[in-house]
Amino acid sequence: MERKKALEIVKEQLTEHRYVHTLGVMETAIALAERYGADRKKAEIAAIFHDYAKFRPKEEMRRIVIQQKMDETLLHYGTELLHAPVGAYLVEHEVGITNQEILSAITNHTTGAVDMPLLDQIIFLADYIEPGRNFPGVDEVRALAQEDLEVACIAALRNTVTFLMKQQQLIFPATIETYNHLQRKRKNR
Ligand SMILES: Nc1ncnc2c1ncn2[C@@H]1O[C@H](COP(=O)(O)OP(=O)(O)O)[C@@H](O)[C@H]1O
Repeated sequence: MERKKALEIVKEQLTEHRYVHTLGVMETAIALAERYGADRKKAEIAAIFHDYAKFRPKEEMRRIVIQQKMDETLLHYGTELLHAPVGAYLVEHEVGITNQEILSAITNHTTGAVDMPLLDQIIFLADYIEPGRNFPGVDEVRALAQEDLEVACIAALRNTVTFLMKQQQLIFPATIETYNHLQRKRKNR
């Protein structure tokens, strides 16, 4: 799909602020794809659609998780996580994107997942470091992203878990499992 067409489709689903974030994720994901040898076009399309379901009604998202037999434990960690896997489902069924690598990257962009392929890591990280993000620690992760994709993902996962802990929020375990997995891989390098 052409970039212009994809952006037109997603713009209708998002607020202006979220659309600007999406453009930042797109630029960042393309740069990371070039840096780490991933498919530029798949990175572009996955980034454009990563937040497709962000503003869908919570009830619709819950219903899709149940009807499509997605991991129902997601429902016990608040509604913020649902837009990622539900987004992948809607992008497939409403927009007609069937590429599994793109759909996987959209599915895993918020929580991460153990054994994330290259494209998943790129979208996960691009969402975290795009130019519009300005939370504490993001510059360190931006610098790491130039050097080592997995080390940068580890830092982003660590920051997210630390942030959620400080806020006394629930933590969906896949994020910690992803952190452990990448950290173990790194130590064994
Ligand atoms: N493992 C987790 N458990 C619970 N909440 C999480 C987890 N991982 C990320 N979040 C939260 O989900 C929210 C959405 O994050 P994210 O998908 O990165 O943003 P966006 O989709 O808006 O670009 C954030 O508030 C983040 O802290």
